[in-house]
Amino acid sequence: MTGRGADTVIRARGMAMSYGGRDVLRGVDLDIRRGEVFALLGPNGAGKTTSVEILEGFRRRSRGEVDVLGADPERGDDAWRARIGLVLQSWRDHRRWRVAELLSHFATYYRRPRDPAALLELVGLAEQSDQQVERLSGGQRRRLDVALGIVGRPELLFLDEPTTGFDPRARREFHTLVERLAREEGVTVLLTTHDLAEAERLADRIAMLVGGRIRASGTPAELARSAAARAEVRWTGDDGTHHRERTRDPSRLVWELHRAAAGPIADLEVRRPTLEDTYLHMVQREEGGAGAAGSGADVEDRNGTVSGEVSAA
Ligand SMILES: Nc1ncnc2c1ncn2[C@@H]1O[C@H](COP(=O)(O)OP(=O)(O)OP(=O)(O)O)[C@@H](O)[C@H]1O
Repeated sequence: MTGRGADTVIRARGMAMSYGGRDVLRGVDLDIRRGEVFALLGPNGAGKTTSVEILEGFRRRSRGEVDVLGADPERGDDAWRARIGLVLQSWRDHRRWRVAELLSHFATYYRRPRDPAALLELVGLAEQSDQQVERLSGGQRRRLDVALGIVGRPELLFLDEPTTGFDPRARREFHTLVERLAREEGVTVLLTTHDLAEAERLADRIAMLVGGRIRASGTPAELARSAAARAEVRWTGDDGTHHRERTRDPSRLVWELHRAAAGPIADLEVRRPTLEDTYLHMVQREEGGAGAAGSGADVEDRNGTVSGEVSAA
């Protein structure tokens, strides 16, 4: 494949997938660099898992060129597979195993595995090491899935909705773990998630998969700042009414408010567009219907400004 840089770990061009004549992926292009955490976002049924499975070599694509760690995943051999970490729901087949036993067993498959005890510590399962897998809670099982995915020290880790079912503390610990893997060990991570805060926190870059194509990509800040969404300025008038206005130029609006006001402006607040604003805007536009993004969609109106009284937020 031409143009592939040495530090490109995943490259896809025109990756397409049809199930029974129904196009799910319509030509996806991806470039994921070594050591970055890359999040793939998209609504239910967008094709995120399909994309991940193609890149993992579990699913045969319909069309397009794909290169993962220098090989076509459809032809990846055992040596190639050993460089990749998958977070599968492996515990399903190993219910009666004890946690440490299972991890030690999986470690024997690899040439340079992590120490199982240290790994249990790392994923917060040290206390459960003698527990049978079937007795773990949902969140603990997911941690075990992650431990099994990284026991072989993969260069590239696929995490398909890894924190589903995690409580807030487990989620935070998991985020710390992913950050450590990426920053300290240089692991490349491809993550799918519906949690935009998770994507924003973890990802160096994000791609939004909607309607079978990547519709936007960039750093979380770039996407949040993209032309799709506008800042919102809120304030309370002298007569006590609440106002909000959306604008591309919040500092000008605030300046104008100050100029017009006799004194301080009550409850003045400037809210920059968030990643969620951009995401919902994109999904709503792509799916082409009002309401597609839900009533909370905070997206730009036709004229770019929304003004009016609102109830106090
Ligand atoms: N083996 C299959 N056979 C037929 N259709 C499939 C198959 N696997 C997935 N699909 C369909 O392809 C589309 C994309 O599914 P996929 O699981 O890749 O989406 P997703 O973005 O991961 O969704 P979610 O966010 O709900 O997990 C869906 O409409 C799904 O029903």
